[in-house]
Amino acid sequence: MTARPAYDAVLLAGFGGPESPDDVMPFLRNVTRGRGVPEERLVEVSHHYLALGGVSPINEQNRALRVALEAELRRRGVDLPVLWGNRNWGPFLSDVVADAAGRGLTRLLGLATSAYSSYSGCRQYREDFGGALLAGGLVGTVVLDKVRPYYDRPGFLAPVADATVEAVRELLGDGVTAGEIEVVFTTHSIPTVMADSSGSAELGDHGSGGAYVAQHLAACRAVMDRLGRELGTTPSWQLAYQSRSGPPSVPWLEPDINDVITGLSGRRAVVAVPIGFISDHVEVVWDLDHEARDTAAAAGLRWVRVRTSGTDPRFVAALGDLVQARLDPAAGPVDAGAAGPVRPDFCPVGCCVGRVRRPTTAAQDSAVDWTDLDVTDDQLAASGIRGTRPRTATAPDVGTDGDRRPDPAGVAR
Ligand SMILES: CC1=C(CCC(=O)O)c2cc3nc(cc4[nH]c(cc5[nH]c(cc1n2)c(C)c5CCC(=O)O)c(CCC(=O)O)c4C)C(CCC(=O)O)=C3C
Ligand SMILES: [Fe+2]
Repeated sequence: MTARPAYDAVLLAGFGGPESPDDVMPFLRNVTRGRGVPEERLVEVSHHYLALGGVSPINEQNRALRVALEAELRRRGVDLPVLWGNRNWGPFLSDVVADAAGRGLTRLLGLATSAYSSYSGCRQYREDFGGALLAGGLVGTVVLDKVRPYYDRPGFLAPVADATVEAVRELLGDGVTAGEIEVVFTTHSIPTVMADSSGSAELGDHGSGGAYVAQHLAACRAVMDRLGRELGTTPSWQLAYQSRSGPPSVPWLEPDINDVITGLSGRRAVVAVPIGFISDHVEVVWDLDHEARDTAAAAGLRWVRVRTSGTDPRFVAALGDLVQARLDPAAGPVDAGAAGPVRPDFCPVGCCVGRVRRPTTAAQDSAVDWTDLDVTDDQLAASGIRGTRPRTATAPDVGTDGDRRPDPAGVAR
């Protein structure tokens, strides 16, 4: 007899993007609601979307990932549907979760299309999960957990590493020497305050750059190690940032990739590696393939932009591994992989907390965030929302693998 699996469905949680020119401004307002982004920035970014026809490729990419992951799970004998919903554009997470609940799919394993820890890349997805439960009146009915940040998975890094090796090999073949190549890894800039508080104080993440920068550097090193092994030579490399937003008075992570390109000397080629993203969406095709490429051309540099993991079978398999590990806790957590420490399945207390505490799911302290809401202890317990009502902190439950499990006795006390 097989036990009932812990989840009824996987919920692929995307960023969302416009599907037509008329969607562009409403989409941008959704993304930036309450985030203090100046109107001029929205107008500027709307031009990027409109130049690409007003359609972001991100939805098509996530549809493809959904299909690939569902097929991968089925190949492994895991017959879970993979649902897809977005944070900022339809299909909205709240509608997808309500619809799933209506079909009896009440235990959902969320999987964000973001590999790293930060408010924008992890907690905001959990907040939107919480918001979906609240909007649908589903607190107490629906469980909505989340797969941990997966930046360390060899299956995420291998497609990027291979494409980087290929790019460098081609340049070497064209007579460019390793010393004339700069490998520039790039990711989304975020406010330095957001970076410094990314991850968890308990896990020792906080401080300069936080888990966000540390995880990116670990991922870059894994790629560069592979490059060194494959080619026997390592060009110099650095981590740069792109797509800065917000008012100029607020410090964001630097250096910007365009400044890096302009400041290079003694180089003939730039290999840009968008390590911070999982698909070739607008931030990649506009900010890199247009803006940074033009900067490189103006600086007289050859420019190669490496592809993201997308639906590479190794990446899809890595996501399948993460889902399977959650279905079968006896199998234990997936090993630490190529880079950095394993993140816990349930985010630690205060993980990546933003300016405002909003209800979340999938964390040790998720229920704390629900305290002021009209939700009973019984409803919280039935939700399986991990965490406790405020109470004196007890010693964290740390397993030997460093993976903190929720304390079942502490739920909704
Ligand atoms: C860390 C991070 C990721 C990676 C993690 C993840 O993937 O989630 C990411 C991804 C993405 N960001 C995207 C688009 C946008 N991001 C914006 C604004 C912002 N991003 C931020 C951070 C991140 N963003 C931040 C701190 C802001 C400022 C406002 C705020 O504090 O929240 C804005 C508003 C305009 C502007 O200000 O640029 C847009 C349009 C798209 C969709 C692309 C497409 O449509 O194909 C994707 C995948
Ligand atoms: Fe963004």
